[in-house]
Amino acid sequence: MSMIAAFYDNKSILITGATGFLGKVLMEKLFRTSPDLKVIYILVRPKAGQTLQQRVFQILNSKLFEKVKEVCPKVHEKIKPIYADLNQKDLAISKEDVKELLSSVNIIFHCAATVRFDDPLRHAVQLNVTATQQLLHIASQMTKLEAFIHISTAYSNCNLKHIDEVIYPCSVEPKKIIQSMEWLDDAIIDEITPKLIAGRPNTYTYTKALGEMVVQEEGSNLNVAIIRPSIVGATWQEPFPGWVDNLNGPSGLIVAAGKGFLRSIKATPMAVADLIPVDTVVNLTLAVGWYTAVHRPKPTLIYHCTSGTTNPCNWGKMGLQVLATFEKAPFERAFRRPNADFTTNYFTASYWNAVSHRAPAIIYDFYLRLTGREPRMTKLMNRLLRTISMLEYFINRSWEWSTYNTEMLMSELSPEDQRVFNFDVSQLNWLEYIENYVLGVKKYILKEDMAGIPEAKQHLKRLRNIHYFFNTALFLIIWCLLIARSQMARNMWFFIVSFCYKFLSYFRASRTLKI
Ligand SMILES: CCCCCCCCCCCCCCCCCCCCCC(=O)SCCNC(=O)CCNC(=O)[C@H](O)C(C)(C)COP(=O)(O)OP(=O)(O)OC[C@H]1O[C@@H](n2cnc3c(N)ncnc32)[C@H](O)[C@@H]1OP(=O)(O)O
Ligand SMILES: NC(=O)C1=CN([C@@H]2O[C@H](COP(=O)(O)OP(=O)(O)OC[C@H]3O[C@@H](n4cnc5c(N)ncnc54)[C@H](OP(=O)(O)O)[C@@H]3O)[C@@H](O)[C@H]2O)C=CC1
Repeated sequence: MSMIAAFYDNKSILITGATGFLGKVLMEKLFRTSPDLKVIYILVRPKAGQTLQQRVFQILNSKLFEKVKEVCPKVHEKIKPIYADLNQKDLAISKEDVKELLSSVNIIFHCAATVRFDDPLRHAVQLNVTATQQLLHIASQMTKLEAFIHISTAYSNCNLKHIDEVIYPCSVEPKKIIQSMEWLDDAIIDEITPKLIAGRPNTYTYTKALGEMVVQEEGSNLNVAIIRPSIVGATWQEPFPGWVDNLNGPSGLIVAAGKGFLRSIKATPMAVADLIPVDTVVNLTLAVGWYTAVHRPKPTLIYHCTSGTTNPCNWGKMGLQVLATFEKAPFERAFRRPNADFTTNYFTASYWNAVSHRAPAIIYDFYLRLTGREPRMTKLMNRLLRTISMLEYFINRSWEWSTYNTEMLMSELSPEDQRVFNFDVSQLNWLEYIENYVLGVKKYILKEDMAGIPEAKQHLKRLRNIHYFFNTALFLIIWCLLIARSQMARNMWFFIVSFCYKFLSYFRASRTLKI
């Protein structure tokens, strides 16, 4: 019997960010392994014209939850959506709902965040710092609370090369940052942002670091723990391999590469690709919830959930395996044939951007205009290149994260818990994982049917022929222009033609002799 699974039986659990990538997998695993849990409260906001109930219904009816429905048929009754908006004061939770949460919640998993790299500091502080502070304030009044688990990121201190499982203080205290956001205007905030984030590439990593400080300071009277995952990717094993449903991290780039939009990237092939499967993060999170509630470790423990120390993979290897999977199962209606050129040189990268990305987009838009359609490729390409420029920081560096606490926790688990809540990535086979990841992107993000693979392969063949035809035509045009203008080019051309002629004559003569 799993001790961790039994621990969550009969518990009331509060999850923020349950509609996100990590939150959904966390809920799924909880329901599947502890179907006798009492209730899961989730803080949700209405979105894209959907009410809270509709959002929950959509999640529960997705493929991710198929197994849950078998194990826990009453799952609909055990999930309670609570209206909340982390952008608003006191999270906009109604008084009645707060009252219910205060009297019943046993465990909190705080996953909600803005993960955008381009968020203005004010918004990122509101979501990742102020909302965390307000949630801690509510948590501190909960009478039955046993543990508060905060999800941060391994990159909260990406300004350092070696990162230990400790909190590194930021130069300005979070409280002061929160206060200053109340009276500073946007223009001034934009001006001071680069100075505040000092050494970090974006407001996301900075505000996640501030969020950790808030958890440490304001959660001192609670049982808190912080989990720092690296780049969270598709599921490795559970509930099935390759599940992914958003475009963050590598997923968006896999789409862009598979569809032939992205063919080269400024990335260091030998840099560690510190991916971590989402189900591994969830297993660690649930184990940490149990350990924090039962053992109440002091001081606050931080757990790194990374792969680079135990089982490193690099971007070069990942790129090759992604391409190999495209060969087996290409994405449908690709714009160009997939390719993955990794370059570390700024000038080579700019050259390939112009030749492989911008030029084809301009030509395609020209074709769209000629055929009376609205041009869109240049706009899409600009957006993609902007996205790439924001990810470049992470694919040209390697970090080392110590994992003492994570290893300690593993040693505390029973053999059964080590199996059910496995977070040992040394067992992960990267080639298999990446292949399943790419197939998952095809199936669950692009919603492409595997039956369409032969047609997709045919399409790629057509693209290859167009590519050869286009290159030959381009070469001939340039060459003819050169011949018209340069004596040297003309001489070279005559030399090559006469050389080919002589070679063919020799070849023909030797064949005649043989006969
Ligand atoms: C040569 C090729 C090689 C190929 C081989 C390929 C594999 C090998 C290489 C792999 C290298 C992996 C590197 C990962 C590094 C991650 C490091 C993370 C470290 C920290 C980890 C964390 O701790 S934290 C979580 C990470 N946090 C994010 O990862 C958010 C980032 N991201 C944004 O911060 C915003 O994304 C940003 C960018 C502002 C744009 O913002 P933006 O406004 O321009 O665009 P949006 O994202 O809003 O998307 C607007 C609309 O475009 C749609 N769309 C978006 N991408 C699309 C796409 N690729 N194809 C089709 N459609 C797409 C989308 O569905 C929207 O559609 P709609 O408008 O209809 O809703
Ligand atoms: N994905 C990754 O690679 C990594 C993620 N992390 C961390 O893991 C956690 C979860 O990330 P992930 O699941 O990938 O992110 P997602 O963007 O998929 O999910 C974010 C969640 O936060 C919710 N949220 C955002 N804004 C608000 C708001 N104003 N009010 C209420 N809810 C809100 C979203 O709700 P809604 O659906 O309504 O938008 C969603 O449920 C985050 O803390 C992130 O920092 C850490 C390392 C890597």
